[in-house]
Amino acid sequence: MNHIPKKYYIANWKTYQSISTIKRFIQASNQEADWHETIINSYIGIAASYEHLYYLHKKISKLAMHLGSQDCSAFLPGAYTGQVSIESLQDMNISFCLVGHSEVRAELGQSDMLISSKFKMLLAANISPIMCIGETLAQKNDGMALQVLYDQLEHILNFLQSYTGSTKIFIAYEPRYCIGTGIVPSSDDLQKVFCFLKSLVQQLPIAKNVMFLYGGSVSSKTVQQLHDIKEISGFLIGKASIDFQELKKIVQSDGRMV
Ligand SMILES: O=C(CO)COP(=O)(O)O
Repeated sequence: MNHIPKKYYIANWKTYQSISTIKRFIQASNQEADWHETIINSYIGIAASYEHLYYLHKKISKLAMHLGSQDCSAFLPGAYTGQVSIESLQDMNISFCLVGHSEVRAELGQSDMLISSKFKMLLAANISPIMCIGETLAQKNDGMALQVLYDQLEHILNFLQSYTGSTKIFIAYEPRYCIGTGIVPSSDDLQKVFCFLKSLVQQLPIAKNVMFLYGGSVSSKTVQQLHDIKEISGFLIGKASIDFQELKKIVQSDGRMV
């Protein structure tokens, strides 16, 4: 039997959406009679802003999509003003949560240590963490890309040496210079990075539950070349994912999967 691997398409809506644009997205999806056919063998997730999770969690199963968060608190519920605890995210039935997105690292100054705490707490709650890593252009040009990626992963790799749970784990490689720029790395660069990442996880007890995603300027125009990298199990899609038709084209782009 021909086993077709599942492909993951995770929409990171950042703060692009409002309730009215989300309603338009849902209306557009309702008008697509072939949507359910399109997504056979695909997992479609939406990483929404906190304030939209409650609205979306009531709609998401009809959309045949999964719901996730863009971040979470590293604290248990308590006196933590402005934080959103994993427990409250569980009330929204989220399936996954981004951690360490480069925008969060850059704008909120989150450390690798803090990010790894969130990662562990998500696993304890059976929510799939999507661990985002990526180098800057200067780091790439200095030949430091793989070292930077390793440093960002080190805490969680140490933790995963003794983790035996069955929750799926995602590592999303998002080079900083590719986010929102229309640039995607060359196939050679991607091959090098994903082979390196795979080599880091292959000795872990849960290696088979670790999926690799690529993010950074994924669109219906760029996605075709990305399908050729066999280590990539799916995509983390920013701006292009807020338009339902564009998201659909991206999902349909991998003719082998539908
Ligand atoms: O940051 C990203 C996904 O997490 C990528 O954003 P863009 O797809 O808009 O480049």
